[in-house]
Amino acid sequence: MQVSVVDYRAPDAAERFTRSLHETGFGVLVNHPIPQPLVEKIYGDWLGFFNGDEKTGYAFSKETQDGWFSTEISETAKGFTQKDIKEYFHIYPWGRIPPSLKDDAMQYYGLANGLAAELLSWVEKHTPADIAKNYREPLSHMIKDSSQTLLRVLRYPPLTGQEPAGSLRAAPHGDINLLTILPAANEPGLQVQAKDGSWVDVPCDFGMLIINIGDMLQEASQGYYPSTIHRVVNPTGEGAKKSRISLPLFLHPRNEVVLSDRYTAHAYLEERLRELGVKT
Ligand SMILES: O=C(O)CCC(=O)C(=O)O
Ligand SMILES: [Fe+2]
Repeated sequence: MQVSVVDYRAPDAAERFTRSLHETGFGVLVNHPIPQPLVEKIYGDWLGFFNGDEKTGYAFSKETQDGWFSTEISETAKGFTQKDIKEYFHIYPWGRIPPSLKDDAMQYYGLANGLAAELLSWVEKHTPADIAKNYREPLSHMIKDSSQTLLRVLRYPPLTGQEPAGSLRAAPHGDINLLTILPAANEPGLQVQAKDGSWVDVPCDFGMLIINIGDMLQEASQGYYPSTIHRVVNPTGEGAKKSRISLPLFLHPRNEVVLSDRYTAHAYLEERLRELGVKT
């Protein structure tokens, strides 16, 4: 299994990129329009936020799902019993956020959301007609005026050696949403699962942008675009002393969007959040 690295500005970028998404659930872009200095500034500022005390004033709301999720209440991946070794903050345009971090985060949210919409239109255009005829509305429509798209700032703390045996920074999981856009993190560790069960490193040179299919798009495309299982492994040696910061944007449809005969987007999300243990 090979996740392709595609030049966003190449004439055949859409074709090559969507082929990688179809074959592996993942694609990696270089020469993309997300400014790396903005990403690096956000990584640095949020590392300071996670290292400080201000976060305790932003404890997440079970109802609205915005705010800070501590390592104690962090997700337990579907089918697993141990919590991930991570803390994170959920940013929505309507949600709570420390004022000093807001401008950069919202600038990034706007840029990443715009690029995600363009990439979703590539996906739509390159869906075979017999699959596309079952989309209940054009994919690009599904995200119009959505208030559900979510920017997550993740911090994986340095390892202490006291972690429960077998626990991971992020246990194997599929994302819930349509598409995820993820700038390469400041440290390695992201892996995808190949069809034979083996784990493959995702190309992650600093500056690359990683995109993957989520379960909702897998559902809407009847599996043509697969939501591939991925995980973040624990570092060893010097890497274990460092925090890892990452910044996925989860592109979500409007609540009332019908994904398939089985699910609306809202029903799907509620079911999955309960399984993750972050909603009752
Ligand atoms: O931190 C990463 O590189 C991946 C994070 C991830 O897969 C997630 O939060 O869903
Ligand atoms: Fe993920």
